[in-house]
Amino acid sequence: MGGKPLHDERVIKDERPGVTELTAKSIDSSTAASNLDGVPNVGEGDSTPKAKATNSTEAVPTFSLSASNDSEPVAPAKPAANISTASPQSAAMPPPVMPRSKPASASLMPPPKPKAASLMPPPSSSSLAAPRTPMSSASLRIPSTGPLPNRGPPTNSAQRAGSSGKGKVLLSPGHSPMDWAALSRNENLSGVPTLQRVTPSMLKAMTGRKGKPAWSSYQGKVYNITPYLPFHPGGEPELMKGAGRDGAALFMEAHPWVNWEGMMGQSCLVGIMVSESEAVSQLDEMD
Ligand code: HEM
Repeated sequence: MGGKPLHDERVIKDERPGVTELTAKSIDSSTAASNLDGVPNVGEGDSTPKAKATNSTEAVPTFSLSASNDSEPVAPAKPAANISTASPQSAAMPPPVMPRSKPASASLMPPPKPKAASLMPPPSSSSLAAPRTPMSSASLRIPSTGPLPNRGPPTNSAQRAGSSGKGKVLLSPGHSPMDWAALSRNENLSGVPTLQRVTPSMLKAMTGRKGKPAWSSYQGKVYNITPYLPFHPGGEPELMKGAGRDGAALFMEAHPWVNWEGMMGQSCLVGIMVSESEAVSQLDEMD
């Protein structure tokens, strides 16, 4: 029984530096059948094993431990699998790895380092540190991707609007797009009780000045843009450029992706554009 623990200790020590050489040494140093048992299994059996066949049978469990370490099939599967996986990956990794080109390469780097460190039992923690070192290089990308400083200047929409005259502005509290959506959902903001037939002369008079509302036409429909002025992300002056006229060109130039009809919808719809002659004929019909 005492021989078994000795074998186990030797095997453990041997595994770390090199499994095969250490096992061979343990076999030589061991005095009894246990060595003989290991020998026939590893290599070839001699005549001596016959006399100690009984011992060999007892030694089988001890041998199974050493064999398990070598074969890696049962208990040691986890550490062995880690080592085995690391080695093939690392071998495959080096050629494809482009350190500067892609961050993925950095992530691939960690596995190869664990190989060298794999010999050290503590290296499991060191292996974690190894991947982190390449991470530091990858971290350089984070600042680049973190365009917060770059985006910071743009977010100062007020500054842009002041400098270029175009850009988003800081909307006053209660005038966010969500607030506008809530306000325009159900209320009639057109300023007229019913849909109107609007002539070009009528539209031209609705400039938003002198107490008159600001109307703007878009694709044959006329909208009261006055209620939307404090909600306009581009600022009131920009929106006012479309007052008293067809705002389609200005609108499409500023933001063709915005859905005018969806935002102004039914709430701000004043009516439809008609020619002066049509308006006159209608008046005649009314008479
Ligand atoms: C009629 C003349 C108009 C002009 C000249 C104008 C101009 C502008 C400008 C310069 C911006 C800032 C764009 C940016 O920061 O990239 C803007 C944003 C915006 N405008 Fe207008 N606008 C007009 C009419 C309208 C109308 C009628 C609506 C609503 C139906 C509208 C809805 C918006 C929205 C939603 C944004 C934010 C766009 C975004 O965040 O991408 N605008 N506008």
